[in-house]
Amino acid sequence: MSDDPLPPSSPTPASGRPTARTAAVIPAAGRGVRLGPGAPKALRALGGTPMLVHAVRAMADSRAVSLVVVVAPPDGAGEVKSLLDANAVPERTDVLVVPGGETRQESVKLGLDALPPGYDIVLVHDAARPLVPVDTVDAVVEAVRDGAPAVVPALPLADTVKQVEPAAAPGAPEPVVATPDRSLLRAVQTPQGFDRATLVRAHETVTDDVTDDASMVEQLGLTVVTVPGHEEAFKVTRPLDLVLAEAVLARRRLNDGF
Ligand SMILES: Nc1ccn([C@@H]2O[C@H](COP(=O)(O)OP(=O)(O)OP(=O)(O)O)[C@@H](O)[C@H]2O)c(=O)n1
Ligand SMILES: C[C@](O)(CO)[C@H](O)COP(=O)(O)O
Repeated sequence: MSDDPLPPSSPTPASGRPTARTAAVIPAAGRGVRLGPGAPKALRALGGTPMLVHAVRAMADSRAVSLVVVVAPPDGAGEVKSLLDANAVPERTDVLVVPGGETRQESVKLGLDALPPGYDIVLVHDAARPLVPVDTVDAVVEAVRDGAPAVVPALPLADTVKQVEPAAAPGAPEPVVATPDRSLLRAVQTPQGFDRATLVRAHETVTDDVTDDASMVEQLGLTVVTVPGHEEAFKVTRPLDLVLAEAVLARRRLNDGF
């Protein structure tokens, strides 16, 4: 929990200014092909606890978030419900589970469709980013509360990036065509935060394949803004990421004294 947490989503804040209620949608329906064979990625253990449970707790740790909608593997919603019943999340947070779709985009849309009325801010957070710190979550919510229609946590790039001509055959050399100015590029993470009406409109309007929700809002012609991301919000994608995630968790547990 942050030292100076955001006030809970509530219609009666001390300031008198209505505070929009915030829900988080967690797409968790992916298979995790790049992680290698095994259970769906969100259900794989990290420090003995499924990655999805870490991700749900990461959202629920923010006092701003009062509902979490988990988008489960299409045939695994029952299993995910039981899993979440058996693993504590703070009582002030409600949890809903719905089945997901074939793509991340479809899964997010199914999560959005299941959102009850009364939540005006929506976070979309990958189950595959189980270790995002609460301060990052709070910074995203705060920027949306301050009026941004779409907010992404972002980090500068450590590597030089090349644009290439795609290889003629797998493994063949790829001609480099450009070296973009790295200082203008950012790697973006989740949770991405949205004014709900904007995110719903984006999902109803944009039909291109995209890799994140903010790019759908960009396609509506609206401005997406960044807040500082966090190294520990990295996405568990390949086997080495799991090794790093275990190390980060072990360090946290050592620091917390258990
Ligand atoms: N049909 C899908 C595909 C992905 N996701 C979710 O989107 C997030 C980001 O996706 P990624 O890390 O690419 O996960 P996978 O699609 O599972 O990975 P891979 O491409 O290696 O199979 C994950 O939390 C994943 O569960 C989803 O809800 N529904
Ligand atoms: C949403 C995301 O995590 C932002 O970095 C990313 O775009 C997901 O991409 P993936 O292709 O599903 O790994």
